[in-house]
Amino acid sequence: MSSVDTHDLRGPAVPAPAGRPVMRTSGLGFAVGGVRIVSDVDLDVRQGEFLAVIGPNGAGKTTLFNLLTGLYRPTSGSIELAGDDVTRLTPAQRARRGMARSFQVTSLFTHLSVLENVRLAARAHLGGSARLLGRIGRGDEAVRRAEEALETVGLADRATETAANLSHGNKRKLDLAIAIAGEPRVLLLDEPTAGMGADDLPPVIDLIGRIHARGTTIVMVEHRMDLILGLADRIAVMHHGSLLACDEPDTVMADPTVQTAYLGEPL
Ligand SMILES: Nc1ncnc2c1ncn2[C@@H]1O[C@H](COP(=O)(O)OP(=O)(O)OP(=O)(O)O)[C@@H](O)[C@H]1O
Repeated sequence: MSSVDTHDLRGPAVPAPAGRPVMRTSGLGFAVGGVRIVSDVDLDVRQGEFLAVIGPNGAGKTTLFNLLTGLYRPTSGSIELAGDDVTRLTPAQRARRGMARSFQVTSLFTHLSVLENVRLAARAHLGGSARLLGRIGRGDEAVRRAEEALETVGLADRATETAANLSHGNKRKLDLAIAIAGEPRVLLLDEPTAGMGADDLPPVIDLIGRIHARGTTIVMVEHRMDLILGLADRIAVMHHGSLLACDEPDTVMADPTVQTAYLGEPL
């Protein structure tokens, strides 16, 4: 635990973005038993950007992520998605409004084919019922989206395989394809490389970069600064539950308050 006092470190308010915010938090906070885990976070996510949320161990990154996706109910403040207040909405309701989160391999229909898994997600977002499988038609928009998503994640050649047969790594890719097939307003990723060996990191980082390059707005929580340099348009730094800085990577890296917050941690 760092002995640095958060209030000494907090810089000026995060400047309003020039682009249209796709997601915005105002005074967002979360407390448990009177202990504040996340305090007063004002964050704008711009259309099409890659925003990385970093911070040392215990900074509140995962808690912030859970607040954004709806797993936790904030004890103060609000969250907007495309201008609508979603603070009280469940994760499923937020998902329907275009907030996707990924690396939840458990949500796969393992008995269905890879393509069917993605097609159902695309169809659900297009307004069809995910329960009515129907026939796969060539002109079907859901199929088009599914195939494009599988192409993006590198699973196009596995489309007809049963999802259960995929390796764990490929199930993660399938899960990402499901997330992007719905063409989300924003894709939230919580430490997507956690638990991976060094050899597995470059392809995953490359894949996330490709998803961003196709126009998807991404918010990625990550402990390691080195993994997000080269990907992130802006970096938000959490420390002791507060937002310490939010700016372009060069500015954040040069910020002495950020350097101090990471004292003893690799930047
Ligand atoms: N439900 C909870 N009840 C009590 N304390 C909590 C709860 N959730 C998180 N905390 C504490 O709040 C702090 C922030 O936790 P959080 O997991 O959000 O940090 P983090 O930045 O994601 O850390 P890491 O990089 O280690 O995963 C930690 O000290 C954690 O122990």
